Amino acid sequence: MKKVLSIAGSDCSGGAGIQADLKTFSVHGVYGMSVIVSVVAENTGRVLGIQDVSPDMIGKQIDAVFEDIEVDAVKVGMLSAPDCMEEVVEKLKYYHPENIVIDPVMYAKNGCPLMEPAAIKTLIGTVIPLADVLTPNIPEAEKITGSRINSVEEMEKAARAIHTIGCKAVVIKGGHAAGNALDVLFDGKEVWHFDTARIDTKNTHGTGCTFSAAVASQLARGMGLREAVQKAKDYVTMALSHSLDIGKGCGPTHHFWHLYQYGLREEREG
Ligand SMILES: Nc1ncnc2c1ncn2[C@@H]1O[C@H](COP(=O)(O)OP(=O)(O)OP(=O)(O)O)[C@@H](O)[C@H]1O
Ligand SMILES: Cc1ncc(CO)c(N)n1
Repeated sequence: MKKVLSIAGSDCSGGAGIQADLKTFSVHGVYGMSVIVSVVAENTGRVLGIQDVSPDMIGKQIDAVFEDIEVDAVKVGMLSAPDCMEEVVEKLKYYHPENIVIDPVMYAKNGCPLMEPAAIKTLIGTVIPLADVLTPNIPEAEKITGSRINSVEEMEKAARAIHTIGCKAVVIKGGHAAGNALDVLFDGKEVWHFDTARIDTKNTHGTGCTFSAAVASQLARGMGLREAVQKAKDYVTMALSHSLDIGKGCGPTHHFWHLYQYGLREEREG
């Protein structure tokens, strides 16, 4: 069985972060593991508090996994502060696993910040160059490039600009744009589009985590990059089209392992 590690924050309400990653890994038939970088007291509507795990303890969790278990892919999510980032980077350079997917999480869906603004320098200087695939949403890509994104052409331009920072591939997710939900992949050579109709729902908590965890799972299973992104897009579309009206704010994506396995996407379950 392929083994995939999530290094990310914990969402106690279960919709995003480590919890979304582990649900996604299970559906993809890979063995999921987790290193908790921050404990986030959050729900579908707001963030009540963030407590970072100490860099020493982050490092020990990563050592505990890698000294014992072969890792086929790593998904990195929320890293709130420069010292957390530096610890994760040092360990990933030491163990240099294959298939590193980095989701440069900056805000929750409700707009609450999950990364200290001053950490952007460390993110760009040390974290991004480690990524085999970087998956920013539009506001994150704007922060990284310092330029506004108002069109698909500007998404393509931003993907090329972010690639020059040193990551091998970039997917800019279009969940925050108007119109279709169109994601743009730049693999260092060519630009590819992944387009679906926009699903009309407020229940979009955890879509980005779900997407990047699905990409990591597919890469671990040996899929090529373009196909892995297409399959992850199919998966998040399905998880969103069945998203749950749980909580008072943006409800979470739903992980239907049996529907995915058998391809019965039209079937609904309460
Ligand atoms: N309303 C929607 N309908 C269809 N697809 C969507 C919708 N919203 C987002 N997506 C898709 O979900 C994936 C995640 O995109 P998004 O831009 O929402 O990420 P994100 O902002 O990082 O998510 P989050 O912060 O909630 O984890 C992308 O593939 C995007 O196209
Ligand atoms: C812990 C965590 N990671 C990522 C996100 C982004 O959705 C979130 N809301 N919470």
